[in-house]
Amino acid sequence: MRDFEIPGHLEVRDDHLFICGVDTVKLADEYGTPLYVTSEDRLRDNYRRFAEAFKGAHIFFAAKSNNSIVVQRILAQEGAGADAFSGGEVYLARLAGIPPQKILFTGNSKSDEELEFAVNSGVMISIDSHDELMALSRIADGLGKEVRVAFRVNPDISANAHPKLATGLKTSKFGIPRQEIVDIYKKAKGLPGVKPVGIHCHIGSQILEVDPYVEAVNRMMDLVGQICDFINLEFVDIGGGFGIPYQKGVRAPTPRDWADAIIPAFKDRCAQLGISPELHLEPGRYIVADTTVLLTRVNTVKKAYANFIGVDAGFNTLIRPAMYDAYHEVVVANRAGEENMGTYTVAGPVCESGDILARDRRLPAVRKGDVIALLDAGAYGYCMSSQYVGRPRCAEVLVHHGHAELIRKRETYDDLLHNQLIPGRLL
Ligand SMILES: Cc1ncc(COP(=O)(O)O)c(C=O)c1O
Ligand SMILES: N[C@@H](CCCC[NH3+])C(=O)O
Repeated sequence: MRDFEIPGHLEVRDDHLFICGVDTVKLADEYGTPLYVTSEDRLRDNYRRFAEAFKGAHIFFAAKSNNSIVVQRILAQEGAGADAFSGGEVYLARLAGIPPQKILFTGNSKSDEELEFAVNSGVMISIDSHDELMALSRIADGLGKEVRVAFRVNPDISANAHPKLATGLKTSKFGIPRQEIVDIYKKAKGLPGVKPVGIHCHIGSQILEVDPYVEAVNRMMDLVGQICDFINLEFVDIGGGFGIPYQKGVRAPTPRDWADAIIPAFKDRCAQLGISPELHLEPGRYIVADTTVLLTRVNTVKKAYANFIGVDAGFNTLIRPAMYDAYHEVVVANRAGEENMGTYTVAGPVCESGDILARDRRLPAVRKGDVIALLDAGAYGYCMSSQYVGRPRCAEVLVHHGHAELIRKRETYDDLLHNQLIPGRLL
């Protein structure tokens, strides 16, 4: 029996887990496993809930959290912009139909080729270093263009995030030290090819408190106060990082909670300065995480040091547990209404001891052939997957109003050879 609440788009019917009215056990049979299953309805709801709470602000979906062109297309229809972290993400966001003026190319180490591609694509760029400023000015000027830019500030803020997810600490690789920010805007003002129009920061991911954002707003507005004497800043971008409750008992602020803290702080400081820049936000995880379940089939159940359930998804499919000790709720999709009978550890098929998806979970009696669902797998799931140990990447399905559609084909063994070349002398 489940001992936790599952979000509204998930429900248990006749002992099976359903997503958006579709039986996940049938999906596993029909499309095979591992399988990412995303609810379009939940995706749209999440975006609308966030946008409604932050009415008037501009939402740039953090594309790194989910690289499905379909997900981005749906968000483009909802009016989202994109935070794109690479030339490839700029390319996909454009293909998804997001207008260039609503794309911010962020990133701490952009190649000249990526900068040129971004300039030609007409997107905005968040500059992460003095070197990048000089390169971009040269490239854009050489192309006869002027790019709208922001600078990424390292605000020196702790957001109590997992050490691998903290991005606003002064020791972080991201951003320009805040003490150097005013000077770099002065320098940019005199350079060809770049037009400073915004200021940007991002303090971390899976943040579960509102206070670090208020601190970030204040730090940013301290800088804006100095910059607005000589530059008219059109936007202040405070990044993403809005956490979700992956685990029972964890409390996460709602979009309304975040907005109630962030918007007044922002508006007060703007009013004091007599300016009215736009507020930009870059949520990734909040928009996509709970839209998706990862279905994986049980290959073997083994009683050893623990009761190991060997499944067909591992950290090659969902890396978050191995990389961040992340918690994902586990449901036995074909026994979702049965009593818990034992304590199990869910292990993947990768040749690494760290390939554990979930430890010591109370579950119904699990048998070979059962389907396990890992919840909240829509953020940093498929997009961080790999072919490690010769396992082709899995498929993705979208469900909408009770219907399922394949949105990414399962790779085959041939895909393991994709782009590999064998020198003739070895044939
Ligand atoms: C610049 C930037 N913006 C937004 C995000 C989105 O973060 P999250 O998915 O935690 O909302 C990230 C990732 O941490 C990021 O690096
Ligand atoms: N990949 C991380 C989030 C990183 C956010 C990008 N800076 C996760 O799975 O939680």
